[in-house]
Amino acid sequence: MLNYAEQVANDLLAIGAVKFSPESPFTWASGIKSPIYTDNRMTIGYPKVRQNIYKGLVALIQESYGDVEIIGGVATAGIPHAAWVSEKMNKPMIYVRSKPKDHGAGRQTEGVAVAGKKVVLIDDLISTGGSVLGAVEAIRKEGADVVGVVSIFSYELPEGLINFTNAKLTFKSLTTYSQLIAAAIKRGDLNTSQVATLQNWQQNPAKWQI
Ligand SMILES: O=P(O)(O)OC[C@H]1O[C@H](OP(=O)(O)OP(=O)(O)O)[C@H](O)[C@@H]1O
Ligand SMILES: O=C(O)c1cc(=O)[nH]c(=O)[nH]1
Repeated sequence: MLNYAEQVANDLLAIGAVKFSPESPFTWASGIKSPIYTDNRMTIGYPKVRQNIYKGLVALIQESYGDVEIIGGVATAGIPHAAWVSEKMNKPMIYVRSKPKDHGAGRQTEGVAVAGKKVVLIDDLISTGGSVLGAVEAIRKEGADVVGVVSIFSYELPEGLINFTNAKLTFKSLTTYSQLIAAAIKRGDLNTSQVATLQNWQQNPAKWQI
């Protein structure tokens, strides 16, 4: 039987969520230019795929952050997965906007009050960690005890690891860049030169050139 890491990596590849375009690189939320883009938003369109994801995320949370009291989604791509996980775990849910709403109640966090509660945040993916750590900062200001972060996918970038260390937080990901590349090679999706490009880029995204 496949484990979640292999299953989810294969699912992402099978639905076409992983795009490879070294000649015309993608620009990420952080400004990083990348030859690869993983569109986890597509997973919500595939019931079997999203079920594998929430089952895997629940298992990760129970294993690593078993005392969690509230499940949080990071806007926007983390929200649907947080909804399925919180439903499965029968826990309250919140979601965290990238900035406070500029009208209405002006809230950044929606759902229940987080003060004094143990919270796990879910983002769909971690690149630099900037988005989820922004959400961590926002709910810490509201008094949350953030016990950890989980994601569907992580690029395993050195910058992301440093940012989590600085935030004194751990994260667990269902699948990772190296597992995704291994699955793509196994499927015959990448040739040797494409694999080399992807490995070179990951070693130093800021300095990467085609
Ligand atoms: O680790 P980081 O460097 O922050 O990058 C990862 C973030 O980037 C993407 O969000 P995006 O800003 O594209 O917004 P969306 O979720 O609203 O689509 C993704 O969904 C993560 O939240
Ligand atoms: O860092 C990002 O912005 C990012 C990378 C990626 O592969 N996919 C995505 O949706 N966002």
